Amino acid sequence: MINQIPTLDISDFGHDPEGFTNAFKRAYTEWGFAGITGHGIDPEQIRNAFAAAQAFFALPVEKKTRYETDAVGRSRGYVPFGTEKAKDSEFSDLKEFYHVGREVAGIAHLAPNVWPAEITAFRSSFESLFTSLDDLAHRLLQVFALSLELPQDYFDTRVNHGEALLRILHYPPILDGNVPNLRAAAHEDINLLTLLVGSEQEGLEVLSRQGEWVPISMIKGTIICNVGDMLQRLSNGTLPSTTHRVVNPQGDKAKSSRYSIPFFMHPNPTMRLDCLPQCVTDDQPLQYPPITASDYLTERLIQIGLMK
Ligand SMILES: O=C(O)CCC(=O)C(=O)O
Ligand SMILES: [Fe+2]
Repeated sequence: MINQIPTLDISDFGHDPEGFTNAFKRAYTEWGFAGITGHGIDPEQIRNAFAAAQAFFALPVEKKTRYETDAVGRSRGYVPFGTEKAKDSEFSDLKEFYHVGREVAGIAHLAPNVWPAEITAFRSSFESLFTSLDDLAHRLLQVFALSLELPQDYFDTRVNHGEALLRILHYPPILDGNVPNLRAAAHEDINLLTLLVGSEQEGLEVLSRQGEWVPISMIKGTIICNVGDMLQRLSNGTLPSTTHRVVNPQGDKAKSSRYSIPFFMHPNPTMRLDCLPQCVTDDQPLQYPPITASDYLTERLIQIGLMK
Protein backbone atom coordinates (compact mmCIF):
# COMPACT_ATOMS: atom_id res chain seq x y z
CA MET A 1 0.00 0.00 0.00
CA ILE A 2 1.21 3.47 -0.82
CA ASN A 3 1.61 5.64 2.23
CA GLN A 4 -0.79 8.58 2.33
CA ILE A 5 -1.36 11.35 4.83
CA PRO A 6 -4.43 10.83 7.06
CA THR A 7 -7.76 12.56 6.46
CA LEU A 8 -9.78 14.07 9.31
CA ASP A 9 -13.39 15.24 9.15
CA ILE A 10 -13.48 18.31 11.39
CA SER A 11 -17.27 18.23 11.57
CA ASP A 12 -16.79 15.18 13.87
CA PHE A 13 -15.40 17.52 16.53
CA GLY A 14 -18.92 18.88 17.15
CA HIS A 15 -20.43 15.53 18.20
CA ASP A 16 -17.37 13.73 19.58
CA PRO A 17 -14.76 16.29 20.75
CA GLU A 18 -12.74 13.78 22.73
CA GLY A 19 -12.66 11.04 20.09
CA PHE A 20 -11.83 13.55 17.38
CA THR A 21 -9.05 15.18 19.42
CA ASN A 22 -7.46 11.77 20.02
CA ALA A 23 -7.53 10.87 16.32
CA PHE A 24 -6.23 14.35 15.48
CA LYS A 25 -3.34 14.05 17.91
CA ARG A 26 -2.39 10.61 16.55
CA ALA A 27 -2.46 11.85 12.96
CA TYR A 28 -0.36 14.94 13.64
CA THR A 29 2.13 13.19 15.90
CA GLU A 30 2.83 10.70 13.11
CA TRP A 31 2.65 12.96 10.06
CA GLY A 32 2.52 16.66 10.94
CA PHE A 33 0.19 16.75 7.91
CA ALA A 34 -3.45 15.78 7.34
CA GLY A 35 -6.23 16.42 4.86
CA ILE A 36 -9.20 18.21 6.45
CA THR A 37 -12.73 17.56 5.20
CA GLY A 38 -16.09 18.73 6.58
CA HIS A 39 -14.71 22.29 6.92
CA GLY A 40 -17.75 23.90 5.31
CA ILE A 41 -15.84 26.24 2.96
CA ASP A 42 -17.86 26.80 -0.20
CA PRO A 43 -16.11 25.31 -3.28
CA GLU A 44 -17.37 28.30 -5.28
CA GLN A 45 -15.25 30.57 -3.10
CA ILE A 46 -12.18 28.48 -3.89
CA ARG A 47 -12.95 28.40 -7.63
CA ASN A 48 -13.32 32.21 -7.67
CA ALA A 49 -9.99 32.61 -5.89
CA PHE A 50 -8.17 30.37 -8.38
CA ALA A 51 -9.76 32.25 -11.30
CA ALA A 52 -8.61 35.59 -9.88
CA ALA A 53 -5.10 34.21 -9.28
CA GLN A 54 -4.86 32.93 -12.83
CA ALA A 55 -5.99 36.29 -14.24
CA PHE A 56 -3.46 38.21 -12.15
CA PHE A 57 -0.43 36.08 -13.01
CA ALA A 58 -1.34 36.26 -16.71
CA LEU A 59 -0.64 40.02 -16.63
CA PRO A 60 2.65 41.21 -18.14
CA VAL A 61 5.45 41.29 -15.57
CA GLU A 62 5.75 45.11 -15.69
CA LYS A 63 2.17 45.35 -14.50
CA LYS A 64 2.64 42.77 -11.74
CA THR A 65 5.76 44.49 -10.38
CA ARG A 66 3.68 47.62 -9.75
CA TYR A 67 2.21 45.68 -6.86
CA GLU A 68 5.51 45.03 -5.12
CA THR A 69 5.65 46.71 -1.70
CA ASP A 70 8.30 47.41 0.91
CA ALA A 71 6.29 45.68 3.67
CA VAL A 72 8.56 43.86 6.14
CA GLY A 73 9.34 40.35 4.89
CA ARG A 74 7.52 41.15 1.61
CA SER A 75 4.33 40.39 3.49
CA ARG A 76 2.05 42.31 1.11
CA GLY A 77 1.63 42.38 -2.65
CA TYR A 78 3.58 40.80 -5.47
CA VAL A 79 6.85 38.90 -5.02
CA PRO A 80 8.57 38.21 -8.38
CA PHE A 81 9.86 34.93 -9.75
CA GLY A 82 13.24 33.95 -8.33
CA THR A 83 13.00 35.93 -5.05
CA GLU A 84 12.50 33.15 -2.51
CA LYS A 85 14.64 30.12 -1.85
CA ALA A 86 14.32 27.38 0.74
CA LYS A 87 16.61 27.71 3.80
CA ASP A 88 19.08 24.99 2.81
CA SER A 89 18.76 25.27 -0.94
CA GLU A 90 21.37 26.61 -3.31
CA PHE A 91 18.79 27.58 -5.95
CA SER A 92 15.75 29.82 -5.85
CA ASP A 93 12.30 28.24 -6.16
CA LEU A 94 10.45 28.34 -9.50
CA LYS A 95 7.56 30.49 -8.32
CA GLU A 96 6.08 33.97 -8.12
CA PHE A 97 3.45 34.90 -5.58
CA TYR A 98 1.17 37.52 -4.08
CA HIS A 99 0.65 38.07 -0.36
CA VAL A 100 -2.62 39.13 1.20
CA GLY A 101 -2.41 39.57 4.97
CA ARG A 102 -4.41 40.31 8.07
CA GLU A 103 -5.61 43.88 8.54
CA VAL A 104 -6.66 45.09 11.99
CA ALA A 105 -7.47 48.78 12.46
CA GLY A 106 -4.90 50.49 14.69
CA ILE A 107 -2.35 47.65 14.64
CA ALA A 108 0.75 49.18 13.13
CA HIS A 109 2.80 46.04 12.49
CA LEU A 110 0.15 44.77 10.06
CA ALA A 111 0.75 46.55 6.74
CA PRO A 112 -2.25 47.47 4.56
CA ASN A 113 -3.02 45.17 1.64
CA VAL A 114 -2.56 46.26 -1.97
CA TRP A 115 -5.02 45.16 -4.63
CA PRO A 116 -4.44 44.81 -8.38
CA ALA A 117 -6.72 47.27 -10.18
CA GLU A 118 -6.74 45.13 -13.35
CA ILE A 119 -8.54 42.15 -11.77
CA THR A 120 -11.87 43.34 -10.43
CA ALA A 121 -12.77 40.19 -8.50
CA PHE A 122 -9.32 39.79 -6.90
CA ARG A 123 -9.98 41.77 -3.74
CA SER A 124 -13.42 40.38 -2.94
CA SER A 125 -12.32 36.79 -3.73
CA PHE A 126 -9.28 36.89 -1.51
CA GLU A 127 -10.85 38.88 1.31
CA SER A 128 -13.58 36.27 1.60
CA LEU A 129 -11.20 33.32 1.27
CA PHE A 130 -8.95 34.91 3.92
CA THR A 131 -11.88 35.16 6.34
CA SER A 132 -12.93 31.53 5.76
CA LEU A 133 -9.41 30.16 6.18
CA ASP A 134 -8.75 32.31 9.23
CA ASP A 135 -11.89 30.88 10.79
CA LEU A 136 -10.86 27.30 9.92
CA ALA A 137 -7.35 27.91 11.29
CA HIS A 138 -8.92 29.12 14.57
CA ARG A 139 -11.04 25.96 14.79
CA LEU A 140 -8.00 23.76 14.12
CA LEU A 141 -5.91 25.65 16.68
CA GLN A 142 -8.58 24.86 19.26
CA VAL A 143 -8.09 21.16 18.57
CA PHE A 144 -4.30 21.57 18.64
CA ALA A 145 -4.69 23.33 22.01
CA LEU A 146 -6.68 20.39 23.42
CA SER A 147 -4.14 17.93 21.97
CA LEU A 148 -1.43 19.80 23.91
CA GLU A 149 -3.44 19.78 27.14
CA LEU A 150 -4.05 23.52 26.90
CA PRO A 151 -7.40 25.29 27.34
CA GLN A 152 -9.38 25.10 24.09
CA ASP A 153 -9.23 28.89 23.60
CA TYR A 154 -5.45 29.12 24.33
CA PHE A 155 -4.49 30.42 20.87
CA ASP A 156 -7.50 32.70 20.33
CA THR A 157 -5.93 35.77 21.94
CA ARG A 158 -2.43 34.79 20.80
CA VAL A 159 -3.12 34.93 17.05
CA ASN A 160 -5.66 37.75 16.71
CA HIS A 161 -2.99 40.32 15.79
CA GLY A 162 -0.66 37.86 14.14
CA GLU A 163 0.63 38.17 10.63
CA ALA A 164 -1.67 35.60 9.00
CA LEU A 165 -0.82 35.47 5.31
CA LEU A 166 -2.54 34.14 2.26
CA ARG A 167 0.10 33.28 -0.32
CA ILE A 168 -1.28 33.06 -3.82
CA LEU A 169 1.28 30.98 -5.68
CA HIS A 170 2.01 30.54 -9.36
CA TYR A 171 4.59 28.08 -10.62
CA PRO A 172 5.03 29.00 -14.31
CA PRO A 173 5.55 26.44 -17.08
CA ILE A 174 9.06 24.98 -17.01
CA LEU A 175 10.56 25.36 -20.44
CA ASP A 176 14.06 24.08 -19.70
CA GLY A 177 13.81 20.50 -18.48
CA ASN A 178 17.39 20.61 -17.15
CA VAL A 179 17.01 23.36 -14.55
CA PRO A 180 18.50 22.32 -11.20
CA ASN A 181 15.80 24.27 -9.31
CA LEU A 182 12.61 22.71 -7.98
CA ARG A 183 9.22 24.43 -8.05
CA ALA A 184 9.62 24.52 -4.26
CA ALA A 185 12.70 22.94 -2.69
CA ALA A 186 12.38 20.84 0.46
CA HIS A 187 11.45 23.04 3.41
CA GLU A 188 9.48 23.30 6.61
CA ASP A 189 6.93 26.08 7.12
CA ILE A 190 7.90 28.74 9.67
CA ASN A 191 4.49 29.55 11.16
CA LEU A 192 2.12 27.81 13.62
CA LEU A 193 0.10 26.00 10.99
CA THR A 194 -0.49 26.14 7.26
CA LEU A 195 -3.71 25.50 5.39
CA LEU A 196 -3.15 24.50 1.83
CA VAL A 197 -6.03 25.04 -0.51
CA GLY A 198 -6.03 22.32 -3.03
CA SER A 199 -4.06 22.61 -6.07
CA GLU A 200 -5.48 19.60 -7.83
CA GLN A 201 -2.25 19.59 -9.81
CA GLU A 202 0.33 17.08 -8.72
CA GLY A 203 3.75 17.92 -7.37
CA LEU A 204 3.41 18.27 -3.59
CA GLU A 205 5.39 15.65 -1.67
CA VAL A 206 5.70 15.08 2.07
CA LEU A 207 8.66 13.37 3.77
CA SER A 208 7.41 10.50 5.93
CA ARG A 209 9.01 9.50 9.22
CA GLN A 210 10.46 6.54 7.31
CA GLY A 211 12.29 8.99 5.06
CA GLU A 212 10.23 8.41 1.89
CA TRP A 213 8.83 11.20 -0.27
CA VAL A 214 5.08 10.62 -0.34
CA PRO A 215 3.22 12.27 -3.26
CA ILE A 216 0.03 13.94 -2.08
CA SER A 217 -2.99 13.41 -4.25
CA MET A 218 -5.50 16.09 -3.52
CA ILE A 219 -9.04 14.94 -3.14
CA LYS A 220 -11.46 17.63 -4.28
CA GLY A 221 -12.70 19.75 -1.40
CA THR A 222 -9.96 18.67 1.02
CA ILE A 223 -7.84 21.37 2.63
CA ILE A 224 -4.46 20.23 3.89
CA CYS A 225 -3.38 21.42 7.31
CA ASN A 226 0.26 21.04 8.35
CA VAL A 227 2.19 21.95 11.47
CA GLY A 228 4.83 24.68 11.11
CA ASP A 229 8.09 25.20 12.99
CA MET A 230 6.49 27.48 15.59
CA LEU A 231 4.02 24.81 16.72
CA GLN A 232 6.80 22.23 16.58
CA ARG A 233 8.81 24.40 18.99
CA LEU A 234 5.90 25.04 21.30
CA SER A 235 5.19 21.29 21.45
CA ASN A 236 8.89 20.52 22.00
CA GLY A 237 8.89 18.51 18.76
CA THR A 238 5.99 16.22 19.66
CA LEU A 239 4.05 17.77 16.74
CA PRO A 240 6.53 17.62 13.86
CA SER A 241 6.87 20.35 11.24
CA THR A 242 7.21 17.95 8.36
CA THR A 243 9.50 18.60 5.41
CA HIS A 244 7.73 19.00 2.07
CA ARG A 245 8.47 20.14 -1.46
CA VAL A 246 6.90 20.69 -4.86
CA VAL A 247 8.62 18.68 -7.59
CA ASN A 248 8.76 19.55 -11.28
CA PRO A 249 6.45 17.49 -13.48
CA GLN A 250 7.95 15.22 -16.11
CA GLY A 251 7.52 15.63 -19.86
CA ASP A 252 4.75 17.77 -21.30
CA LYS A 253 3.11 18.27 -17.92
CA ALA A 254 5.99 20.61 -17.04
CA LYS A 255 4.69 23.01 -19.66
CA SER A 256 1.60 23.96 -17.70
CA SER A 257 1.33 26.34 -14.78
CA ARG A 258 0.59 25.19 -11.25
CA TYR A 259 -1.38 27.33 -8.81
CA SER A 260 -1.84 26.83 -5.09
CA ILE A 261 -2.95 28.96 -2.15
CA PRO A 262 -1.37 28.34 1.25
CA PHE A 263 -2.58 30.27 4.29
CA PHE A 264 0.11 30.72 6.95
CA MET A 265 -1.19 31.26 10.47
CA HIS A 266 1.26 33.33 12.52
CA PRO A 267 1.01 34.19 16.20
CA ASN A 268 1.06 37.70 17.63
CA PRO A 269 4.67 38.94 17.59
CA THR A 270 4.85 38.90 21.39
CA MET A 271 3.75 35.27 21.74
CA ARG A 272 6.35 33.14 23.46
CA LEU A 273 7.33 29.95 21.65
CA ASP A 274 9.01 28.39 24.69
CA CYS A 275 8.42 24.63 24.84
CA LEU A 276 5.34 23.81 26.92
CA PRO A 277 6.33 22.11 30.19
CA GLN A 278 3.81 19.28 29.62
CA CYS A 279 5.69 18.38 26.40
CA VAL A 280 9.08 18.06 28.13
CA THR A 281 9.59 14.57 29.57
CA ASP A 282 12.39 12.10 30.23
CA ASP A 283 11.70 10.52 26.85
CA GLN A 284 11.44 13.89 25.12
CA PRO A 285 13.96 16.24 26.75
CA LEU A 286 13.89 19.98 26.00
CA GLN A 287 14.74 20.55 22.31
CA TYR A 288 14.65 24.32 21.80
CA PRO A 289 15.69 27.47 23.71
CA PRO A 290 13.00 30.06 24.56
CA ILE A 291 12.24 32.75 21.94
CA THR A 292 9.42 35.13 20.95
CA ALA A 293 7.52 34.67 17.69
CA SER A 294 8.83 38.00 16.43
CA ASP A 295 12.54 37.19 16.97
CA TYR A 296 12.09 33.74 15.49
CA LEU A 297 10.33 35.08 12.39
CA THR A 298 13.07 37.64 11.72
CA GLU A 299 15.73 34.93 11.91
CA ARG A 300 13.86 32.75 9.42
CA LEU A 301 12.90 35.47 6.91
CA ILE A 302 16.57 36.41 6.54
CA GLN A 303 17.42 32.75 5.80
CA ILE A 304 14.90 32.48 2.97
CA GLY A 305 15.77 35.79 1.27
CA LEU A 306 12.62 37.72 2.14
CA MET A 307 14.40 40.05 4.57
CA LYS A 308 17.92 41.53 4.70
O1 LIG B 1 2.30 24.70 -3.64
C1 LIG B 1 2.19 23.84 -2.78
O2 LIG B 1 1.46 22.85 -2.95
C2 LIG B 1 3.00 23.92 -1.50
C3 LIG B 1 3.52 25.30 -1.18
C4 LIG B 1 4.32 25.37 0.07
O3 LIG B 1 4.71 24.38 0.64
C5 LIG B 1 4.67 26.68 0.67
O4 LIG B 1 4.50 27.71 0.00
O5 LIG B 1 5.13 26.70 1.82
FE1 LIG C 1 5.42 24.88 2.62
